[in-house]
Amino acid sequence: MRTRFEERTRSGSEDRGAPGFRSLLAARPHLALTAVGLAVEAVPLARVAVSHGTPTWVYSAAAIHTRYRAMSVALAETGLDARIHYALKANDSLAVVTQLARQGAGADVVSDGERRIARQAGIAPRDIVFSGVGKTEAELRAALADGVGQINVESAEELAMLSAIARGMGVTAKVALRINPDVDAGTHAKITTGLAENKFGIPSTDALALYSHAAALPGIVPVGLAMHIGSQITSLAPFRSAYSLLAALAREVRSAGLPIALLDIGGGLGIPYAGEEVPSASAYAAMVKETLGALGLRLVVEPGRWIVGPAGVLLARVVLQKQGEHRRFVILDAAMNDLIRPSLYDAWHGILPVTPARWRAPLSPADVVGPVCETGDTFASARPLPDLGPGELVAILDAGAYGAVMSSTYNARPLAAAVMVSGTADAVIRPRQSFEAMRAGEVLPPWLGPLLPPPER
Ligand SMILES: Cc1ncc(COP(=O)(O)O)c(C=O)c1O
Ligand SMILES: N[C@@H](CCCC[NH3+])C(=O)O
Repeated sequence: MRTRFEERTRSGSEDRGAPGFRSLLAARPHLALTAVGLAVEAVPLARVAVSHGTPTWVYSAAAIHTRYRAMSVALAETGLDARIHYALKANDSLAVVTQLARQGAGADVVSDGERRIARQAGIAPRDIVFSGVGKTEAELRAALADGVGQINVESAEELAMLSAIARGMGVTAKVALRINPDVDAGTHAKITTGLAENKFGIPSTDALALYSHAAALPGIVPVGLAMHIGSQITSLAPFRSAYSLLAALAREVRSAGLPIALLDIGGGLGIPYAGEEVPSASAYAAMVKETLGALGLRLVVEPGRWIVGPAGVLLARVVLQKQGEHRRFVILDAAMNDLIRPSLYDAWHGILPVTPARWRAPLSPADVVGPVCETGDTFASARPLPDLGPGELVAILDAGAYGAVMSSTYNARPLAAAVMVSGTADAVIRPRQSFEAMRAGEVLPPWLGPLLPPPER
């Protein structure tokens, strides 16, 4: 059975219901079609391609700024004491995280690497939440040594491990217990996290006993409860069920005379990749207030995709257009190793031609693919597109979240460059990886001896 996420985002054999170029553009205020083609803010993508090559991630600083602000204003207007802890997993670029830190964001991190990036970006340890179902002892030690403000514990086993580490270090860990509410988030099966069968969190029926156990453990101070039910959630209903349960559990904790200061309500709010109706930040905030406001607790909110997803495009060049026996293939220089979402989740991403003339040309179905040796290396199937010959540029939309962070060097393809745009300015925030950097650290085992000089041609 297909989930609602798949029904809405799957490209299918004939991509008829796809929004047109103009409606995709209209919904993305940081993009514009100018006389010299598609632009991110006031920087033409053709110029980015000439200066920095392709494939390249291009992020709009204004879009990130506006979206962060929209979410924080929506929360503030409800009168809730809520703080955004940006989920670095969505996009851990130093430039992106630093911009958000300067806007006042805290961080949600899931590894020691992400914690270090948050720290480099100027986020104070007290403003960092450390989540994750399998934090290692070394990661927990490093977080405690740094003074991380909240550690979300996901099992009784992890609680015992953390208590032993903290006690040994002579410090106290501030802990939120992550509850698995067993709620169907209505999203893709691979990114739902709040079902009882998923690996995340502890069952709600164990919450009170474990909370009270935590309060008695050395080295642990329980400060609250946490939930995160999944990602790309496009309806408020699953959040409402989960947060209602969270409110009931918080009341139980209070009634038992245990201290509770905060609720971490996770991230997960979806974005309209294909013109779907999604709740606004204000509607989300109003629902949070309705379900949790009466408790008067501090709230931690962990959005990732909502803040940065729409703010980025993957700029790619057409290598060639190939007429197959049954289908037209537009083969790009970007591939599944760059943006894996379509291959992994059948995710639908808008694809816009960069050249203005192509916006007026007749459309016919094309499969947009990369050069990687896998049939799954497909960005779109039967997508209505104009003729796109060698050298044409296209922008793959909404690639700001779970794009560059999920890239690999599969097929020995170096990581793409990343550029940030602000108004008329553009700056490289990650240079294209060189062959040498991609292979750095590769050595032979001693029994193969030294690398021989390459044979004569
Ligand atoms: C614990 C936690 N918080 C926050 C997020 C961010 O999710 P999203 O990007 O959907 O807002 C995730 C990823 O789904 C997560 O696992
Ligand atoms: N990687 C997923 C989101 C996972 C969220 C992680 N908790 C995506 O691209 O949609």
